[in-house]
Amino acid sequence: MSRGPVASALVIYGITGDLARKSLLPALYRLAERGRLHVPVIGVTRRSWTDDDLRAHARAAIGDELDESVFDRFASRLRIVDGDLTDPETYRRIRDAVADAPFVTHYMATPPTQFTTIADRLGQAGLNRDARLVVEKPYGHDQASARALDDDLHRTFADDDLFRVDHYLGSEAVRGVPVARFANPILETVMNRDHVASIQITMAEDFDVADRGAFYDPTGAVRDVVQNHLLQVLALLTMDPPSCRDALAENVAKWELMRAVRTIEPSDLVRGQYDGYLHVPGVHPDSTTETFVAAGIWIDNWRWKGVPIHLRAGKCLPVTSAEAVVELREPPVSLYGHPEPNLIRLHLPKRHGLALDLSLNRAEGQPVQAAAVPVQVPPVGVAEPPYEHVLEAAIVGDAAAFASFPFIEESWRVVSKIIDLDDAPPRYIPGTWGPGSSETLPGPSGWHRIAGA
Ligand SMILES: NC(=O)C1=CN([C@@H]2O[C@H](COP(=O)(O)OP(=O)(O)OC[C@H]3O[C@@H](n4cnc5c(N)ncnc54)[C@H](OP(=O)(O)O)[C@@H]3O)[C@@H](O)[C@H]2O)C=CC1
Ligand SMILES: O=C1O[C@H](COP(=O)(O)O)[C@@H](O)[C@H](O)[C@H]1O
Repeated sequence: MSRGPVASALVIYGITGDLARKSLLPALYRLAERGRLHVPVIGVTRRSWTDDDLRAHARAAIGDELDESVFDRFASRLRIVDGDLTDPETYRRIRDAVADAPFVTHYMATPPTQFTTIADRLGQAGLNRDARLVVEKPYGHDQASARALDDDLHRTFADDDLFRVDHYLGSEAVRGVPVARFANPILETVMNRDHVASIQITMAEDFDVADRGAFYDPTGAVRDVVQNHLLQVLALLTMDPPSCRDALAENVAKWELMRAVRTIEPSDLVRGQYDGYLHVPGVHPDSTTETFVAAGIWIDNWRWKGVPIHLRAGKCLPVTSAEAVVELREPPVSLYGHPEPNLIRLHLPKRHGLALDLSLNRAEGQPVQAAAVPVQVPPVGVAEPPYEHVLEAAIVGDAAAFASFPFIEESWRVVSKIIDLDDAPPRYIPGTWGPGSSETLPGPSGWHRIAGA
């Protein structure tokens, strides 16, 4: 595995924000619980907080699961640096706070409007030396802005020191997709156009936009989860085997795959907006933002040419569940009736593991008759929440847990024709699978039922 230098301090910009409260602080606590947090964690805020304010904030963020002795250990690592992110003086204080650290990880969990400013100020303070910069999503809002952001950040950080977060890549289930494929010839030998009839990938959430209206409305489902999380899953599921086991090889394999993905046409798309979305605080009253999207995708390469692939994602759907379903072709001759298709189901983040729908003899007596039987392959052990892996990888320098810029650039190209549509999407009732027109997008038999639905 390729590793960069291990950091001896972690600085988090945006420590008072929603992401830090919901994901970063709880994940850091759990790392401390398992004895895997060995660095000081320095939060930056302009709220005039003390170290104790940060510790109280962290305690509230961790919630009821907290063990006092673990928390004491964790809290002793927390420090605050006060100051506005635009003010050079703030970075002098950060420099003092990390003076003893030979290598530092800077983690930007702020609104993206601050990313370039922070990187530039780090450079002016010399804090870009012996350091890496971790950048939260979204990485741009289209291909041009992603390129501009990348150019901006490269003014102060070399590419090896720029880690672009896609927390799906921190998920054990998602990281398990290439393992399931390339460690099991029984699966990998059928993963091509000769054997696969279709692929469907669903990321369903049964909750609404909640208090994130101001973020979500200029974003929408395609930018929020398709351009990043779902295209990463698609790439891991369909790429050729990497030439070796390191971040560069896997990134090259995913990038090659993404280059073969056709730009999605609006005619291959169904958008939807849940009833009630327009009343969410922060959402424009005439918003045409999609909260649901289903899209047809084609990969024009040797392995996948002609195999229909469909993705869908949305808020206010019937379940919270994510799954990739690979449907195999029918046997060439139907000796035992017309069995249900064989399915390979890869459960994603919230329920990792693998299931196969096989056709076995279920008839009582004669004649023998094939019928679909689900075969569950449960996950080994308990999955860590993705941000534990993201943060640990950010500290120890494991680039494999992050998105490469060439992949991001291609993925923005893939969605480029479907991100700025201003026609009003059809409404759907919360708790349903989006607008009715999405049901037959994959064809007359529709979408496979996914786990949990
Ligand atoms: N929230 C989520 O669920 C997810 C968020 N993300 C990404 O994480 C990042 C952060 O999102 P989120 O936490 O929701 O954002 P919030 O708006 O909740 O928090 C932003 C933080 O940035 C800080 N900040 C902004 N401007 C300044 C400034 N001039 N000086 C100092 N601090 C500043 C604020 O600190 P203060 O006011 O204390 O100074 C605040 O803590 C974004 O890139 C987002 O896309 C990614 C996945 C999920
Ligand atoms: O990046 C995002 O991801 C979450 C879903 O990730 P999960 O790990 O919580 O399943 C999604 O809800 C959010 O809208 C999006 O910004």
